[in-house]
Amino acid sequence: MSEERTSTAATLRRLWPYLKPVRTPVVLGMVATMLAMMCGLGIPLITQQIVDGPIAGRDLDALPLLIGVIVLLGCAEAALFYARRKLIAGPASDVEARMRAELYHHLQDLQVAFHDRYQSGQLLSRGTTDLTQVRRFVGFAVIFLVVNSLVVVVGLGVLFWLSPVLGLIVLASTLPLVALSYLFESKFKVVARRAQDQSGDLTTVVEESVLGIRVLKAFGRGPHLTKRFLRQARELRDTELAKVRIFAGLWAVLIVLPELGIAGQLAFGSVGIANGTVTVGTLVAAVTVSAYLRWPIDSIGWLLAETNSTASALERYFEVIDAEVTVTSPANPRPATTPVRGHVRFEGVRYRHPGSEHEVLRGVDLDIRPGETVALVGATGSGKTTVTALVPRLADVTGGRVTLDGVDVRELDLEELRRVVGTAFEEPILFSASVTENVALGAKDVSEERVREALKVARAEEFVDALPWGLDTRIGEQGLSLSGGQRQRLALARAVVGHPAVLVLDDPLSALDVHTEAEVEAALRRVLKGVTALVVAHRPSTVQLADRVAMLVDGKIAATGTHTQLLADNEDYRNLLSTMEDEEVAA
Ligand SMILES: Nc1ncnc2c1ncn2[C@@H]1O[C@H](COP(=O)(O)OP(=O)(O)OP(=O)(O)O)[C@@H](O)[C@H]1O
Repeated sequence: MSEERTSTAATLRRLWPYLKPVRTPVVLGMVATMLAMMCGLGIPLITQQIVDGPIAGRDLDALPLLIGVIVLLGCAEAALFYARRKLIAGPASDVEARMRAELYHHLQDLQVAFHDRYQSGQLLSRGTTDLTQVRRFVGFAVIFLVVNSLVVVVGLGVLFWLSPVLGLIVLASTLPLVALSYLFESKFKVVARRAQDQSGDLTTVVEESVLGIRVLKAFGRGPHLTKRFLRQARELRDTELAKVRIFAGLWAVLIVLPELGIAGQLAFGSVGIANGTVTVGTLVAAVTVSAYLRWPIDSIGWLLAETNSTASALERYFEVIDAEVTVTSPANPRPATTPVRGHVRFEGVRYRHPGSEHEVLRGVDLDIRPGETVALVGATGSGKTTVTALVPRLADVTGGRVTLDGVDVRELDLEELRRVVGTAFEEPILFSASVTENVALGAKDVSEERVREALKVARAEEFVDALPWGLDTRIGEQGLSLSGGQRQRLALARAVVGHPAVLVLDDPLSALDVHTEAEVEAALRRVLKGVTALVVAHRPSTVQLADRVAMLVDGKIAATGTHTQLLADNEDYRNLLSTMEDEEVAA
């Protein structure tokens, strides 16, 4: 239990660097809240003066002044609470925005292998729900946790000053709460974390079903996924109910103890009045102070729950922030040759996915000469995509090296490397943006002319011009839907827009129909002439584009040669090609 406690405190402490820049308004907000609560606490003391003075003595001369003080205290209390909101709202949102920005930047820096491991819904909920929880904590919970604890201490002090016996009664009814809160915190923390994780899982299901709506509809699997969604939603509901049950237990005690305290005060106070040891004003003031302390005492359980939920939210946030970026630019990068010749070599390259026992690549040797196009073929799952990922360092080799003009790609500046190497993936991803923005993603600061030129190369200019707003047409999610071939051509335009010296393409023809394929193929031939290219080939037509073919078998390059040579000499190649042809026909 103590370990959990330390970890809650330690996690919350990590919030400090984000709070530091806004500490002044936060502290001022805390002071304003404290003063507001003190004003409220002052009112029962004036009530005591009124009961024991003007009321008991039936002399109303002092009444206007005392009533005036009560009105003043009430107004000051309201003004100070207003000031708290004004002071805190901005800084709390600032903390949330800064943390969200840091998370986004870090997610951009993290290697693809990290993203493979995390469900996108989990990352989404960390960047949204969890950080909203942090904002609520900074703007409200942390302030009232400090202020209300102080108010309880001051209130108890006032009660002792009014009457030690009455003070003792309230203290006795408050102390068990401390022990109870201690127990509550450790129980609640576990359930709070579970609820946040389940909420992330649920976000993933919603996200995946929206993105995969076509597949679900086509296969009639909507009801199946709905069942899964409902099961997970029920699990989350059960966890939320478990939270409520734990909280309800604490809440019941929080309600009953102060009531018992007030009952005790009334009993002992009435006896005191009869004995003449307590005045009526003192009893009225003590009961009013105790009633005033109800919210600070009651709120402590809820505030502890908020604190625990925040600690869990922070824990989830820091899990991502603490993930190490392993693919980074070297401290002292070596300059690339100018101009880049584009000589790419794989030297004994090995690769194992993080956390996997199995080595996908087990000593790949491949020399791609400047200006040459090499098609990479191999069975499904043989590691072709993995080979291409190693050139722009979407992943780093786990053995051997990949060189560009004789320099290990890991020794080059990462940004420069990715400028030199253009990439297009088998699945052409488009973003919710205009055609220009989507293509311009391929390089920094490209002009509209360059975008047009790239579209021309990818034979996409014609269909883009026919779009309702031409280059400005919004495409991607929530935009105009494009055909597979059109998307593939835009992805190609994106790959070539920066005039890269090396192109790495994961079968750009796989989504194209025969007519479009011929068009893109012709365009590709032109593009490939000036550059070094490694093209994964899933179909024989892609192979025809290459000067040479390399065959990947069992994590190694088993054979290289021209398509004609391999077709004549290599039986495995012939078999592979006929499988590719069969798959193409089946597709
Ligand atoms: N994140 C991962 N963790 C563990 N193994 C992985 C991961 N990603 C891919 N693999 C495995 O690595 C192997 C190589 O995958 P890769 O996508 O490179 O093959 P490929 O030859 O491009 O396949 P295809 O022709 O079907 O596109 C496969 O067996 C795959 O299951």
